[in-house]
Parts: sequence; C-alpha cells; structure tokens
Amino acid sequence: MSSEEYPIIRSGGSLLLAWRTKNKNVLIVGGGEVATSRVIKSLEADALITLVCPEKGLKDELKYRIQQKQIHKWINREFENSDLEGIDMTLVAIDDPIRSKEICVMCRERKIPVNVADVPLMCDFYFMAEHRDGPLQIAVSTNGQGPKLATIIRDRLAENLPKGIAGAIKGVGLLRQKVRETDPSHTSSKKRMNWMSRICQQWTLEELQQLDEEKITTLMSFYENDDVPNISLIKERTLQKDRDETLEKQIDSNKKGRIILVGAGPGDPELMTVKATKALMSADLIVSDRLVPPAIFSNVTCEIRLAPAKSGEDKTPESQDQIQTWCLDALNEGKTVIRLKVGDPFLFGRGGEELAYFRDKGWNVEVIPGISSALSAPMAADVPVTHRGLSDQVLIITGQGTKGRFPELPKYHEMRTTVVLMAVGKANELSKELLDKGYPENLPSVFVENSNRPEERIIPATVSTLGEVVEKQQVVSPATLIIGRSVNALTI
Ligand SMILES: C[C@@]1(CC(=O)O)c2cc3[nH]c(cc4nc(cc5[nH]c(cc(n2)[C@H]1CCC(=O)O)[C@@](C)(CC(=O)O)[C@@H]5CCC(=O)O)C(CC(=O)O)=C4CCC(=O)O)c(CCC(=O)O)c3CC(=O)O
Ligand SMILES: NC(=O)C1=CN([C@@H]2O[C@H](COP(=O)(O)OP(=O)(O)OC[C@H]3O[C@@H](n4cnc5c(N)ncnc54)[C@H](O)[C@@H]3O)[C@@H](O)[C@H]2O)C=CC1
Repeated sequence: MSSEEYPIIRSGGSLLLAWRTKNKNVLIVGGGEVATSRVIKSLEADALITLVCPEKGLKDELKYRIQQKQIHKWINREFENSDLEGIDMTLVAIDDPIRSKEICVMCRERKIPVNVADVPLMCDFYFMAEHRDGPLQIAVSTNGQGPKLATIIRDRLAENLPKGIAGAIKGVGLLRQKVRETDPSHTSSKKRMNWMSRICQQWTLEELQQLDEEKITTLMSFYENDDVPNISLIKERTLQKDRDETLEKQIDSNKKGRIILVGAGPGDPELMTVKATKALMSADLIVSDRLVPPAIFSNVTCEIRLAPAKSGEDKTPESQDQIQTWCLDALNEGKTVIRLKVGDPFLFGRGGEELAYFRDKGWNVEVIPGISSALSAPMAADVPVTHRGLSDQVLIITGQGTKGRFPELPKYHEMRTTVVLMAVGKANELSKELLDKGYPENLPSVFVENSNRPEERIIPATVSTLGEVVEKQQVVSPATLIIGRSVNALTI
C-alpha cells in the first residue's frame, strides 16, 4: 500500500459537527453580553434554556426574552451545583474565573459538555463565527487562533455567496421531502440520491430557488422514469395544469354542468385523441353531427342525439336551434354535454360559432381538437401535402362556400397543394373556377371518399375532369379532393 493513496492526517483540528439541540436542556450561566449571544444562538437551535443569573446582572435583552417566555427557566441567583441536574450542555459566561473553573470541573465529572467563554482549556467545544440565511449556516473556526479573524473571513464568505441561495436550499429541501414521501423504501435510496444530485447539478441556484409546491408536484412526475427535465418544461407543464384546474374550478363553481366541443376526427375511432375518447366516456349526453360514423360510439353508454341536418350544407336555423336547446336543457340539469363534430371543430366545423353561442349564455366551453380529413385524407391517398421540390404550402378550402359561392381562390402556384373539403356537390363549377385561376388542365387531383373508414375509396382525376369523374364514379360525400403536383409525389 502506498502512502500517496490516502490523505495525510492534519491533527490539531476540531471535529466540526452541526449539533442538534432541539428540546435539549442547555444551561447558560451569566447575564452579560456573551451570555446574551449564547442565548440567541441556542434559541435559534431550538434549545430549552435554563438561565442562571441574578436579576441585577441581566442585560436588557435578556430581561426582554424572559418576559417573552423565550427562556424555558430563569433562576434568579448565582450558580449552584444543583443547577446541573438534567442538563445536556453548559455555557459559562461570567466575570469570575475561579467559579468558572469550578463549574467546568463539575460538568466534566458529570460528562456534561461545557464551554467557558474565552477560556480554550475549559472548552469541550468552541463557538464559531457564523453566517445564517434561512436553512443555510456557514461557520468559521480558527481553532482559537484568531476569533476576530474568523468573523472577518465569515463576512467575506457571506458577501460572495450567490443571491437567493437560501431559497434554493428551501426548494431542494421541499423536493427531497416529497421524493422520500413518494418513494420511501430503503431499496430506492440509490435512485433517490442519484436523482436529487442530478437535479442539484443540472439546475442553477436561481432555478432551484423557484421550486414551489406546484412545480415540485410537476417535477415528481419525472422521478418515476428517473428523468431530469429542465425548468422551462416544468414551468410550462405547471402553467397548463393551472389552466386546466382553473377551468375545472370555474365549471365546478357553476355547478350547472359542462359542455365540451369535441372533434371526432375523420371517422376511424383510433384516430380520435385520447382526450376526446375520455370525454365521450364521461358524458351524460352526446349531441353529434350526423356525419360522425357509428363506430365512434361503439363504447359509449350515454344518450346520443343526432343533429337534425346532415351537414353544414343543409343545416337550417331550425336544426341549429334544436341542437342548442338540447345542449342548454341538459346543461341546466347539471349534465356533461358533448357537442361532437367530424374532423376538427374549428376547421369548417362552425365550432367557433357554437362556442361563442354557449359562452354568451354563460357557459365555459372546452374544446378538444380532432384530426381534420384535410390532413388525414391526403395521407390515406398516399399524398404528402408538402414535399420538397413539389409543394411548400397547403391551401384548405370548402367546396361549398356560403350562399353557393366558392371562397376567393388565389392564383395558381405550382408549389401549392390545394385541399378541398366537401368537394363533390359542385365539382363542375370548381373545375371552372380552378382553370380560371390558372390551374393546369392536367394537374393531378384525387378524391378520397369516406377517408379513414372501412368503405374508403381513392379516385384519381385531373383539374379539368373533376365533374366528369364525380358523375362516372358516383363519388359521394363525405369526400376530400386534393389537387397539386404532390398528388403524384409517391407514385412517380
Ligand atoms: C476559543 C474560543 C472559545 C469560545 O468562546 O467559544 C474563543 C476564545 C477567545 N476569544 C477571545 C477574544 C475575542 N473573541 C471574539 C469574538 C468571538 N469569539 C468567538 C469564539 C471563540 N473565542 C472561540 C474560538 C473560535 C475560533 O477560533 O474561531 C466567536 C467566533 C464565536 C462566539 O463566541 O459566539 C466570537 C465572534 C462572534 C461573532 O461575531 O459572530 C472577539 C471579537 C469581538 O468580540 O468582536 C475577540 C477579540 C479579538 C480577538 O482576540 O480576536 C479571546 C481573547 C481574550 C483576551 O485576550 O482576553 C479568547 C481566549 C483566547 O484566545 O485564549
Ligand atoms: N463582553 C465581551 O465582549 C467580552 C467578554 N469576555 C469575557 O466573557 C465573560 C463574560 O463577559 P460578559 O458577557 O461581557 O459579562 P460581564 O462581564 O459584563 O458580566 C458578567 C455576568 O456574569 C454574571 N455572574 C457573575 N458571577 C455569576 C455567577 N456565579 N452565577 C451567575 N451569574 C454570574 C453577572 O451577573 C453578569 O451578568 C467575562 O469573563 C469576560 O471577560 C471576553 C471577550 C469579550
């Protein structure tokens, strides 16, 4: 064994420990400046103080602390041997060296640790120059060589500490407590310690300082997988949870029910979001558009009402009234109502109008997005709506438009894919409109009928043959039309 392997022992030091004196009986003898400082330090360490000193020798501060009942027991006389009964630690600060020595000897006989202020030989332990900031304590000892210097070094250290260090320690303390509560077993100790160390290393002090109950709860969800996320992710998730909770609270406070606008997606139940599926299961009433296929409801047990009109095109004000009445009645009965729409509620689903309506009636409306067939139908037809060199933009329009007019189309651009929803009714007119805007006659197009459903059909066409193809192939709605060079991106 080589001597270089192990550290050299530098004898003559003190064993530096953090002495836990909570509820321990600490005897303080004396009533002057030094005794006062011992009282304060002991109180800060939650000790039970017995103070022995005649009233005339007490400094004003000590009188005040006695009056405030911060001193467990004050004995109004000079020290007597019996005072050591039941004492765990003795601190002597009197101006009588002979008596000091006697007290020290008695303590040592009884194995009571003792400190006689300023008499190193009578000290079983020294006091140190201390800096305190919340849970942080930094103590400096010169082992009796230079107490004043100890205070100077302490001040220098304190000045150079990063700001907010106490807050960081508090944050870490809370987090450690939570980790131990969550995963208390002895066998997890390695995981706990490793995860805590990584948090402390990877987060800055400023970040650790921001740890509060809410962020800690969010952060704990990463503990299970042993992940250490950065703080921005934690903040984002916490904010989202706050929003969700506020929304829930608002709804709870109404106690009248809840309404959720849900996008059912293109028709395949597996293409619904998890949130949408959960919402359906929690509903008391579902008011659904007729275009939503029955497969979506296969696991639903609550009442389902279908909108009187099939889709936007033949929706009358009366049918919309019916939907609204159904929903409002159920809401007033305290029910959870789902307004279910195909695709995404906000993409040609008139979801915005319904939201505004219910909000106007004093209801909080939640919205759960759905996959629009504007994006899922092209996929079904093997069309990447953007594709390097062929298309760098997507235009989504309706083939119906309000009052029989198409939406204003932009001039043809070869790098654009055009997706037309509700495309079958006016295919001939659409064809003309497109040609007018400079779309080439032979530009590849494809109808996707009943996309993402078992009866799905893919029917190719070109801009000039849209009407003809609809007629010949008997294309029915719902159908999505995709036009542009990207249509053949994967076939050529
Ligand atoms: C051994 C020790 C035993 C003990 O008391 O525990 C001891 C002994 C002695 N102190 C003396 C003098 C002074 N002590 C202070 C101050 C403090 N003294 C403290 C601790 C200790 N003092 C222990 C060693 C700790 C260490 O080495 O680190 C501090 C840090 C903690 C505390 O007491 O709470 C506290 C600062 C509190 C604060 O500000 O936070 C000052 C400065 C001032 O008062 O401003 C002076 C004058 C200047 C100077 O001498 O430096 C003398 C000479 C007496 C003489 O010559 O007659 C002796 C005896 C000797 O050296 O033989
Ligand atoms: N005040 C200071 O800044 C410093 C004091 N010292 C030393 O520390 C010791 C204490 O000094 P101070 O706190 O200033 O006190 P002090 O010297 O002002 O007064 C002594 C205190 O001890 C009490 N007392 C005396 N005999 C007692 C007994 N038998 N039982 C109970 N109480 C008794 C007195 O009533 C008085 O309250 C002294 O030895 C002093 O020389 C050392 C360095 C600095």
